[in-house]
Amino acid sequence: MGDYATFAAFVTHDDIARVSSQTAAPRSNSLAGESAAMRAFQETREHGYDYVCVPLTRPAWHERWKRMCVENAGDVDGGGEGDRGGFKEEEWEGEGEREAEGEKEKARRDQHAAVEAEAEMWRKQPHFLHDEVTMTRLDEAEGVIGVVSDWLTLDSSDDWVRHDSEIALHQEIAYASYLNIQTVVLPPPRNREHVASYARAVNECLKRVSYMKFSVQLPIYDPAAFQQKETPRLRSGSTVTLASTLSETPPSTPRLLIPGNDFPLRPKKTRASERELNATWEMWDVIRSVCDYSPRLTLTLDLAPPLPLNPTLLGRWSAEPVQNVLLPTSTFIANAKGYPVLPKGTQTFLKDNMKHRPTVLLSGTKLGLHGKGGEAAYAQYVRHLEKTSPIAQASRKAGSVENFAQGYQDFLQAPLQPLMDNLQSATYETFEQCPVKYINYEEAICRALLDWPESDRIVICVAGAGRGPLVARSLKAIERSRRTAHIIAVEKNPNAYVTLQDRQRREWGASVQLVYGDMRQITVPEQADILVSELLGSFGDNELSPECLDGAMRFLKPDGISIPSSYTAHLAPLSSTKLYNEARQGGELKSLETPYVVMFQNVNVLSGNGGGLRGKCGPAIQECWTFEHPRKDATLDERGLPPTNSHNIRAANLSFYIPHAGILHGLAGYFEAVLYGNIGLSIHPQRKDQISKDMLSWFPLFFPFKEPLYLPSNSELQVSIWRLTNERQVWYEWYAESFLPVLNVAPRAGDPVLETVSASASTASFFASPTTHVAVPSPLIDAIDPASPPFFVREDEEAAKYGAVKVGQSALHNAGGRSSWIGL
Ligand SMILES: C[S@@+](CC[C@H](N)C(=O)[O-])C[C@H]1O[C@@H](n2cnc3c(N)ncnc32)[C@H](O)[C@@H]1O
Repeated sequence: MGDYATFAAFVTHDDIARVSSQTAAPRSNSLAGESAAMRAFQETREHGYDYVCVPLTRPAWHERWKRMCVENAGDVDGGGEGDRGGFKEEEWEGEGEREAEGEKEKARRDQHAAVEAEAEMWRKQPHFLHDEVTMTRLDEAEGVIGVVSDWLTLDSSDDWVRHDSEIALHQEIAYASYLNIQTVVLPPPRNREHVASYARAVNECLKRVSYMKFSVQLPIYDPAAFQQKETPRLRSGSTVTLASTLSETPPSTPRLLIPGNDFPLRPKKTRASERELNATWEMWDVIRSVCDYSPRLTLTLDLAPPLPLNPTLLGRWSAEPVQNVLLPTSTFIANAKGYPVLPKGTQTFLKDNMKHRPTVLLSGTKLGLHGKGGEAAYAQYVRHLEKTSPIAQASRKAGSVENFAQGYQDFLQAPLQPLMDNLQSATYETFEQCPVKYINYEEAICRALLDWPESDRIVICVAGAGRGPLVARSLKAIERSRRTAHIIAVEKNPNAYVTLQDRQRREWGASVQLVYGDMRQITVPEQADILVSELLGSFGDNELSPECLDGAMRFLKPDGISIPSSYTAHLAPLSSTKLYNEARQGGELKSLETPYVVMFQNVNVLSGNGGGLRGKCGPAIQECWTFEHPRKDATLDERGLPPTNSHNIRAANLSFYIPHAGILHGLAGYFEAVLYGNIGLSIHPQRKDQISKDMLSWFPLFFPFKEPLYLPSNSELQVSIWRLTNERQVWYEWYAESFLPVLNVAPRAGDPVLETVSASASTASFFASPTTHVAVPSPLIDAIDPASPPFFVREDEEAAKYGAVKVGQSALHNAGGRSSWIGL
């Protein structure tokens, strides 16, 4: 359990200078002894910080770079068009003056050439001078998070600035690597148009330094950042290194603090549009995609902008690799007593993101912006948020899933195959730790017994008894219901069967009869009134409960009760960088076409409730299919078994509404089972707490996608999933397509016929009818949108204004069960 957050504080050049001036001895240059930087870092660590965050370079480097790469850039003639074609009439001057001008011009040209030569030398062999870097020694850099110069503009619209920024970036990274720095924070991308160039440069860094982690600083949203055309850093006299800005003004994203910069410390608006909120995330998506989802590429989320309270909009960051959160003290507000606290939206977001185990980067703690609490108050307050975060509270609670499953979060496990394999005793023991499942089973059996007509001999058959917990619960239910009943326990695992024999001798006696063998083949001494089984997987049917119970139904009287009586598989589209990276780790197709059992943590369900713009989508989490027992439509052979497994194939075609842009990395699979009456089991995220709160037995299933699929805001996702079978195996195949609703354009008179009968036009003209809202079946409409039933009532005229264009699709996954299947 322990702490979720680690802490780092920014140390500025001013901090180092202050420490240096306090000590007379100029030891900072010596290789032995403590330097001023080390003492400044040590002083910070003594306030309880795990790391210090330090700018790699000093203002002198920025000055040199500007002189070489910006101020000397441009036309060597130093002027506009007019200078090039000789002198104009009105510029005629005397001979002497002309000569003096010529001298000046020559000197200027020589100076330009000299600086250009210096710049070319630097481009050829980039290197720092001593006073241009913050740290010079290996021991200074221990426990340091390096901050790359904020003024580097890797996505500048100016080709040369971009080019020279990239050289300077590699120079800084090479130097950080020389000092063995493990993590560097990169300046935020600022220009959507050229973000691919930024991404390419970062990818190059990842290739060049194979151990280092690169963390892209990014505001959650920043409307103003996208209005900025070119960087104000080019103005002379602006000093924009992180350290200098931190020492002068309340620190925030360094970009927001550039003196003379046009954009404000905080955006004025407190509400941002969907487009604005998407913008920074979209840039991140470009960067990590170009960098091929490198696990060494992470995010430093800048929480300076005021955050909206809408959690669904911010949920997307849950699916991203947030390594650091940046909290400038200027983000804090004072509470009634004058202590620093965070605004509500930021509090909620930070608490939710404790699950990432972030490093909280605090800047400006020494500035004394808040009346009370001093320097330590900020970290203390964040610790308080950590303790009251949902993840910390849940993991402290004994018996909660989070407490039980420490260390299993986002860990991909192959689902069990209890039919093909014989489970180990330790695996049964883990199952048996979940009280909720067994309590609900006991309750269901008890109610079924009470509902069963009085008889002096009721037979309960436990099919797949394992080590016997459901036998024990059946005995308790018999006792509670005061019925007379006898139990038959069937098990095919020869090893677990020994445990059953042991328990029968020691605990159960003659009230329990044991039968060894596969329920699909054996016979039992007598038919049962109640058949109890637990052969369920995370997706309901994925451990072949339907196939096993087909065999066991022979043991059940025609009017007998099956517990469970049904189970339903559910699906939702999921985004998770972590899970995607885990699934493709092996580098084989197989691993990206296998469903996994996972306790989800850093994930985001992309779908929303509501029908979407066209009113055609279902809820956020949707039902795929259901299996019922006993089967109502059974065709059986002379042995009482189904002749084929065809009746157990299933298919679902689901339409999800995607309110906010996101990346689809896979599908989340859940199940819900009806045991008896209204007693059930559920891992459906929105229903589990009402049905089987704190049940530990099942984590959800994750169906990965081979390639991430971008889903725009307000789009629709159609997911197709199949349960398929042959004589030996059962497997799933899955596939997805995405559509973007577009406003229909009403056909104009005289438009060519082919255009006017397009699906959208015909839909529009039909729904525009003022007299009826019932659609006539149209092969065209149905062909375009297979999710629509041929007849439906459209209540929302708004929705009818939309058609849809296809924007993407996935591959068909696990075709023919080539990568994953469950053996019969
Ligand atoms: C998920 S475990 C449940 C065990 C136990 N009932 C419990 O709830 O802890 C399923 C059990 O069913 C057994 N099983 C699976 N398929 C079977 C089959 N076709 N015939 C007999 N037993 C089977 C497995 O060996 C395993 O012991």
